[in-house]
Amino acid sequence: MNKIAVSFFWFRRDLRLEDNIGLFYALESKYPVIPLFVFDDSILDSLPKNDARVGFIHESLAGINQELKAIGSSFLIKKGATAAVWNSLIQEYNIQGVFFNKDYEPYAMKRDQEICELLVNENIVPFSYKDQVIFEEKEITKADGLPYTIYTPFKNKWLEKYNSVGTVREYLTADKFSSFYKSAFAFPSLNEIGFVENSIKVKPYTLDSISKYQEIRDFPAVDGTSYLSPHLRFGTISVRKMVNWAAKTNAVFLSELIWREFFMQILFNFPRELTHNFKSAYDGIKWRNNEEDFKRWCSGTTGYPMVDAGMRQLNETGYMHNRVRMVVASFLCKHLLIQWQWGEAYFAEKLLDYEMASNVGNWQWAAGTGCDAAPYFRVFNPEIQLKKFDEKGIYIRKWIPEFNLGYGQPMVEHAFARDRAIATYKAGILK
Ligand SMILES: Cc1cc2nc3c(=O)[nH]c(=O)nc-3n(C[C@H](O)[C@H](O)[C@H](O)COP(=O)(O)OP(=O)(O)OC[C@H]3O[C@@H](n4cnc5c(N)ncnc54)[C@H](O)[C@@H]3O)c2cc1C
Repeated sequence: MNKIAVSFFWFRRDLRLEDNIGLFYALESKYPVIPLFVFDDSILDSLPKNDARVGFIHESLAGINQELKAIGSSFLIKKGATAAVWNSLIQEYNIQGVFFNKDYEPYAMKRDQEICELLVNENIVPFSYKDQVIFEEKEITKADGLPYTIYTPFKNKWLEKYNSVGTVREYLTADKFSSFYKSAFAFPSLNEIGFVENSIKVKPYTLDSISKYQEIRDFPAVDGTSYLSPHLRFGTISVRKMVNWAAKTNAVFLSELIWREFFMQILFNFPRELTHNFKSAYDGIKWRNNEEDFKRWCSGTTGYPMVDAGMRQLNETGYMHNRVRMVVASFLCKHLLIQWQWGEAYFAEKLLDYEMASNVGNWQWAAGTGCDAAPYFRVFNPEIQLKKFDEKGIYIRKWIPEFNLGYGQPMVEHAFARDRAIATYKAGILK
């Protein structure tokens, strides 16, 4: 039997049809394009059955599928071990090319290398593209070619390079949709993938307040940020579009998008930081790692309203305001002397916008162990943070309904914890 000659576009962290580079080039290839998504067992097996991020992926794919159906095409959704899925697709189709956008996380890079080898062995050409970032891997380096480990010079070089281009090109695909393969593949329900709905949902992003971003972004009671993070994480919005918009609109907001790329190139160039202190001089710190203390932190019952409100916001919504993330992370590492990896893992489990590079980078920043980190002797005072950023207690009352009735005793006194943290860090930092 003659197999149909097709190309594949393999969606992963780029769940959109619009301004998607790999998809653009797939649609330009001369073969009909099958849009594919694989629910990868080796990722899904470790997640709870009601993981809200899987729900978001499913919902985003369903939205794209509607668009595809309107043009006589449909998503091919598979579930299983990625290599097994590709082996069976190779049997079924005459594959002329496989297009995808690069992913820079260690697991994804290893998986992609294995799949590329598998394809090449079958004489199928894989085509990969930079889509998730403006500048990737080693595109922004110091004069000696080494990666930057300090944010400000990285940002300056990033801006210099971006400004030399003007705006980055956006890859419009709409006029190429006739190149999608005509099909009516069955679209599985969430249950058929082995998951169930969660009441926690990703919010739509908003750019309404960005003109005042620098004035309001630090106040957790105000809706002053964009809520872009899960959309950038799963690619439901194009980073090129956002950066081009931010460059014309607000420099402070743009610099936050550059932080994202800074941490991505750090993880790419220094993958050891995923599990180890970036600064190995900090390896001698004697963490207390008290499990009961950790439980109180996780459940938002430390007695510090700002910490508790933040943890409850996270547990109830899968989101926490950035200012509060900084406070709870500092509290865990410094007040409680629990190593950053515990907090990082808890955030990874709960955050809708969990993104490995940003999470590890920011946790190491808070712990003081990171490449361009908060100094070890800077210990946020959660009470002062509350006075500065939630003076009227609007945020804390939202997440701690019992707050008015008189709030519990702090689990550890601030001045004591601060002195203990500084002494422990000092003793542990190898000279
Ligand atoms: C301990 C800790 C852990 C974090 N973990 C994550 C994570 O897993 N995933 C994640 O996307 N962000 C993480 N952040 C960064 C930041 O808190 C979130 O990106 C931000 O709160 C998301 O809300 P927003 O989209 O409304 O942000 P906005 O203020 O509107 O910022 C716009 C975008 O800029 C980027 N950005 C902003 N701040 C940072 C930052 N400090 N580092 C990297 N990128 C940034 C994000 O892509 C964000 O969506 C973490 C911060 C801390 C302190």
